[in-house]
Amino acid sequence: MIELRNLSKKYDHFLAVDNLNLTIETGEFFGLLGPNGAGKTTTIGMLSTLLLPTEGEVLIDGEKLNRQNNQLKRKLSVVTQEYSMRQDMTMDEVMEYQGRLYYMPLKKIRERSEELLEFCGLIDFRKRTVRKLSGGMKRKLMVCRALLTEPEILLLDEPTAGMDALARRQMWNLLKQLNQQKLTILLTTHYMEEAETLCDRVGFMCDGVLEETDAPRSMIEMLGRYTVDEVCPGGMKNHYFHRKEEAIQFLSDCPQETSLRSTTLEDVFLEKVGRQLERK
Ligand SMILES: Nc1ncnc2c1ncn2[C@@H]1O[C@H](COP(=O)(O)OP(=O)(O)OP(=O)(O)O)[C@@H](O)[C@H]1O
Repeated sequence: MIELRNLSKKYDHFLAVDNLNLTIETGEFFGLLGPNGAGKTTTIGMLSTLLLPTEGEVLIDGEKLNRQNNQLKRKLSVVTQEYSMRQDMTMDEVMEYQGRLYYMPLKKIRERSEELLEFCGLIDFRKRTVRKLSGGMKRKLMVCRALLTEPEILLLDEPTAGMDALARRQMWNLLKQLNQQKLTILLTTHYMEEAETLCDRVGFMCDGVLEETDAPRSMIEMLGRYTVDEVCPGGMKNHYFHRKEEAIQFLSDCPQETSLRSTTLEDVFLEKVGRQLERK
């Protein structure tokens, strides 16, 4: 279990994360969503101990996380936004280098690397250098590398940023399978469909403040399962309904061009966070 208690981070006088309180249960898949600059990466940074909180604390299974507690730190692995691998190393070398950093026996490194590269569909490319990998392959390799030390918690900062639709789906499948094997996952993303598909629960973050957390389905139900998009002179207007009959009634009464569809997490996000940003 991950507990963030009154967690804040200031960069000089700028408050990037403001009194964050959040509990993520063991085995949960949690998505942290928010616009650019909301404080998501800073939060991941504090969880991975790359950044020190200005105030508050992180507890892992009830134990306080700090840079000195190596045993506790090993429960966590992070996949950062930036590709952080030597370009001239092959996949095998990247994995071996990581294992050696953690003093793993070579036999264990080889066995586990093979298993992970196979699992991620990378085994045929194991002798290829990082320089020659596609963006999607690099991200998958970073996931493999993060899993080498058998962490219980995986922190992923925008794992599918810049990926094409197919590579993204492959990554989703991979993350789903890992979560099914009881890995706790905290992910940040700008892709609402990704969060809706993968996450048990999501949290909306804006200006360093965690506004709301709930299951995507519950958030959608709260707003209304059915959306009517109305084409207005000034742009598109959305209307939300709990009952399909009400939506159809609205649709047939409306003189403008309209269409009916299911409400998505993106609608919820735009209603809650988008409105706040518009008011600024
Ligand atoms: N090292 C730093 N020094 C000063 N300000 C920083 C630093 N790192 C981040 N910030 C600021 O803190 C705020 C939060 O940044 P952060 O990277 O955590 O946001 P984010 O939600 O991950 O954004 P994005 O979705 O664009 O990655 C931003 O205003 C950013 O400019």
